[in-house]
Amino acid sequence: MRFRVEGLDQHYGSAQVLRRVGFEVPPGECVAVLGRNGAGKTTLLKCLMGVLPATRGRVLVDETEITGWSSYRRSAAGLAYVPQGREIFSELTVGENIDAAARAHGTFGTATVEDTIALFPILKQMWRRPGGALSGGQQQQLAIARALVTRPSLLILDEPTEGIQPNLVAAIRDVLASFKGKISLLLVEQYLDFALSLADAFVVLSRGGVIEAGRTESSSRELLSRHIAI
Ligand SMILES: Nc1ncnc2c1ncn2[C@@H]1O[C@H](COP(=O)(O)OP(=O)(O)OP(=O)(O)O)[C@@H](O)[C@H]1O
Repeated sequence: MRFRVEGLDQHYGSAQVLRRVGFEVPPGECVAVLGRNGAGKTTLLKCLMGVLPATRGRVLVDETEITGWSSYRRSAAGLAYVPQGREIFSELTVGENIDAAARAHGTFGTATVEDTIALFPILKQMWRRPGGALSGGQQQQLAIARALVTRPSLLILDEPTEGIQPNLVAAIRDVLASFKGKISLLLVEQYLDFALSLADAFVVLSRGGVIEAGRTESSSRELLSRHIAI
């Protein structure tokens, strides 16, 4: 899937939060969206997923414009979203969280679900526990697994390392790295080393606008860290 954003604006009331944001995620690549707190990163992802309407601009999947589509329709078209804070169903068990996503996308009982669970052994162990009983890092793994069982073409993640212990950060990184070249990844991340270890390209947002963009291999870590310093 080639994912493209063109001239996206978003307002909260009279406050403009996104300004002419544009970038592309080529098939199988990982693009990191970097920026300070309040730069507009979460708002951007919500617009891309159809959780918030954009006030101007276009979102395209291959050559199909999806700007006005509902979240449900975007999800059916291959977009999956791991929101900040995970938003798992805390009253449902781990298994029920996974099964609900798989049933909604026609993958229930398929190898996709088996293969996904195999990536996160802890989820198998915790299968009958309520989602709310998991640690933050385990919930993050559940949220990623729940997105992956939908068999997405583009996985959108909002700060997957936030508040997570280092060994689980490494485990999550390895899982995401194993999907490179297979599905596209759009990653909002404040943890620069994590982002750079996965991203082929980056976009830096400041006050809702793109102030820097490029290929990761031809950019300096120092320049990027200056942009995302809090
Ligand atoms: N529901 C809302 N109503 C009004 N303003 C909002 C709302 N949500 C966010 N904002 C404002 O929009 C701007 C962008 O917020 P956003 O959460 O998208 O930034 P962010 O880059 O994701 O920051 P963080 O890293 O802190 O999550 C901020 O100034 C924020 O205060």
